[in-house]
Amino acid sequence: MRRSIATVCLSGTLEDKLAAAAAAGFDGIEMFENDLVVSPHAPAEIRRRCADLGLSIDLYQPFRDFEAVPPDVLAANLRRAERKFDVMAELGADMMLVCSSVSPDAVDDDDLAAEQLHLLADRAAARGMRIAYEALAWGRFVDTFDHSWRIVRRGDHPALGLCLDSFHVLSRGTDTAAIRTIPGEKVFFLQLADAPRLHMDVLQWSRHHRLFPGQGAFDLAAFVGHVLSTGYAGPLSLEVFNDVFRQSDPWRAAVDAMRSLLLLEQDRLPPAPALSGHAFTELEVSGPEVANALAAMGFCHAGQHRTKPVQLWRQGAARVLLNEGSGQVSALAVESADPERSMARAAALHAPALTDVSLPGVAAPDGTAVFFCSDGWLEDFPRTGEHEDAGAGLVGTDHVSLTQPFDNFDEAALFYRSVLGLTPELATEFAAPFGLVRSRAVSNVARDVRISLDVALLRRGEWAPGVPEPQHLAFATRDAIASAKEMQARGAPLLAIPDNYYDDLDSRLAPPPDLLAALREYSVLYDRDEHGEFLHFYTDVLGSRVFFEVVQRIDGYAGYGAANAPVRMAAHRRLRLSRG
Ligand SMILES: O=C(O)c1ccc(O)c(O)c1
Ligand SMILES: [Mg+2]
Repeated sequence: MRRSIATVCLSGTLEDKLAAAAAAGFDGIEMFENDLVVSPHAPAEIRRRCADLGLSIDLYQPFRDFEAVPPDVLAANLRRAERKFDVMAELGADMMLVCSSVSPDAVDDDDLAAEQLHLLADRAAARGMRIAYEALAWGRFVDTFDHSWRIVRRGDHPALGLCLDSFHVLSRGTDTAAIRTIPGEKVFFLQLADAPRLHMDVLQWSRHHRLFPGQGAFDLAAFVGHVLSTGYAGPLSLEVFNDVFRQSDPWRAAVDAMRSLLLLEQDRLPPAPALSGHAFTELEVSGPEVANALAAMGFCHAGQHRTKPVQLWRQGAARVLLNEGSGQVSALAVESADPERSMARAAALHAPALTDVSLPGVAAPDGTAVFFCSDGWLEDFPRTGEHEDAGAGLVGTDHVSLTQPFDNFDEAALFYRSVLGLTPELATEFAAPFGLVRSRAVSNVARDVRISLDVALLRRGEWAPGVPEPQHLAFATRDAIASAKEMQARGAPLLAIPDNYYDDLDSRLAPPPDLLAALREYSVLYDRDEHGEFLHFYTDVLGSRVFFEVVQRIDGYAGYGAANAPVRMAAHRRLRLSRG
């Protein structure tokens, strides 16, 4: 299907928006009136510019407060419409979006609305144009798609049809299956937006919090399925009002937008090959602090890269590469059943391929390299001969947790999910010492690849944000208390948890007294969900932003211990202060 994007989705001047939309591969745009009004270019020039870029102008919008008004207002509205038809003729746009009225002049009279829209459609038809009527979720009298459909049916004009906007429909929670009964030739236009589930005024929700499909909580696939079942053959067009996107680099936002449509039409994407675990995670470190910590956690420096100054540390199936650098997670690598096909899918999703690297990989929006490995990669790391002892019980990597810059969170979540073929888990929010944090994880079906993304709910403040965008690597153990005990004995820099936490834990979850005593003694945290239990502990922050976690999942505990994250953050902060 053709893919379009409303100019309101993107930041910048109209020239910026058009160039960015074209560069990302869109076929058309919805011309948002304000973007035209502020432009120094005549509509005919814009038409040529769009043609040069290979963009059609699929919709002119929005035309507001037209229908169900007294005769004098109607006359003025028709005059206004004719002026807009003039502009559309110059632009080469043949469809006008009319939003359901919010005007105090309007009256609650469907017959009158239908009659006046019929009149408008007649004027449009005389100029070879059409009217797409859209129910705004906050329309004064018409605020549901079925109500707009009743009026369009009653208006009964071949140049009058519906604009269906997923936000207005899905935000109301109406039964969307009824869309299937609308004849396809009456669905003139389809606008797509996702959004998080928020309980707030619907206009504010729509104007500030829309997201690209796949970034929010709406079931866009089902919605689009209903609309396509009518026979609708127009474009899939994104209309996303979002405070962050409105000030983001439009070229980057347009790629994010395109990726959302590609994922929505995923039947046409190369399928994601099965993943089977984290192959390794690479850290850039300066100095011996991280290596010393890994040794004390029971890891062994087992291999050394043939040509590069990269060390392989391992314990069980937990593998960490250490490289020289600035103290961050530089790469995560997953085992793919077919790395070449993983790369083909990534390319189809506009993920930038990495060059100058020995493994197939792409760059994620946060700059992390993502590699697709098959069995052979370990051959690049001849054994050092260092003795691998019994270790401290770590068996593998549970998850990689990457705090995202505020402006990239939704983009990053969509990237990791779509490129790796992972499924998003429920988002959680918690109150942390330096502000509210939102956390969202993506994982594969087998749950042996998990990536957890965190973000501050507001742009991070300037003051003492404990750690700059912290990142951590969580290893799996089958016995967290035993692992903690062993690591403590080996002198690992484990994070001490205050007594207050254990007193509160006792009151909330009442773990058996001997378990509580052991948790307290070894600074192990505890959580429980409807599936099972979770025991986990942390190291100190090593360098500027990276630390390790050890987790034990019992009986399919599905979360990440978010309730305990604020305790960890405060403890990290305390340590940093004490070190000065
Ligand atoms: O927020 C608005 O006013 C607005 C305008 C046009 C649309 O298509 C829409 O969905 C919302
Ligand atoms: Mg809309």
